[in-house]
Amino acid sequence: MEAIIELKGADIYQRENLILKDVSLQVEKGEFLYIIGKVGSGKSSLLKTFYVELPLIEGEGEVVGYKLQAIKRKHIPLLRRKLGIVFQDFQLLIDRSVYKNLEFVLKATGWKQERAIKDRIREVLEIVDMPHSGSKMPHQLSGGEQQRIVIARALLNNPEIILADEPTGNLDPETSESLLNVLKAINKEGKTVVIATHDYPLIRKFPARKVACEDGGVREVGEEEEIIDFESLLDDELS
Ligand SMILES: Nc1ncnc2c1ncn2[C@@H]1O[C@H](COP(=O)(O)OP(=O)(O)OP(=O)(O)O)[C@@H](O)[C@H]1O
Repeated sequence: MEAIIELKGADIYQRENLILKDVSLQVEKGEFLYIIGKVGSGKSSLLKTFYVELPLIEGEGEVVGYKLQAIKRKHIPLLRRKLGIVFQDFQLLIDRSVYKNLEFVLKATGWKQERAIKDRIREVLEIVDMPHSGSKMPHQLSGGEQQRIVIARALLNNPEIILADEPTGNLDPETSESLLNVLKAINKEGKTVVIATHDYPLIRKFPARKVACEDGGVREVGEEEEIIDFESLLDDELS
């Protein structure tokens, strides 16, 4: 097995605040991994370390072959090109069609041939099961459909890893489930998928390896371990 993400003894800071201490984590190529944990526990910070939005100051790390400690500035875009990043709030450009959104990214990343651009856009829209959406404007799509387009956009440059930060955060359970089916299918085709989420019902439905951010660290969650969503228990209590 080959690690595609590796941290060893990493300390993760937001400014001067230590968020996660002594993190050691290995993600193998082709794995499907959940990062779980309460609000503010450091899930996003961990993902940001992978795409060097947060610098790795203490410890060692390697992502898609790039060493994170002391990574050269000019290498950061090269590393990021191997990652497809998906956030909770669908950030499509609202002034242009789905096709134009995708074309914009391809052109910005050096694609020039119209034919190749057209073919690639058709391919990624098929992968996310939205083959006829090219001419639609973002506001003509539901939240779940927009999120599929965001995933299509993340796939454009054939990244090795999909990193998703609360991708279902704004979606209802049924739409979330269909989005997870898309991510699972992408994983089945060989891409590594890492999802930060506290959508525990969804995790139960689509079981996979889990690591938890808690008490300022990251730990492996046992397969049989019951994950208890204290936040929603509290919500139930209050409602
Ligand atoms: N830009 C920042 N500057 C300083 N502190 C920050 C910054 N961003 C996040 N933090 C702090 O870092 C801690 C971890 O935040 P992070 O966003 O990684 O958590 P999270 O588990 O992803 O939470 P959520 O589920 O709300 O997204 C929090 O205490 C937060 O207040």
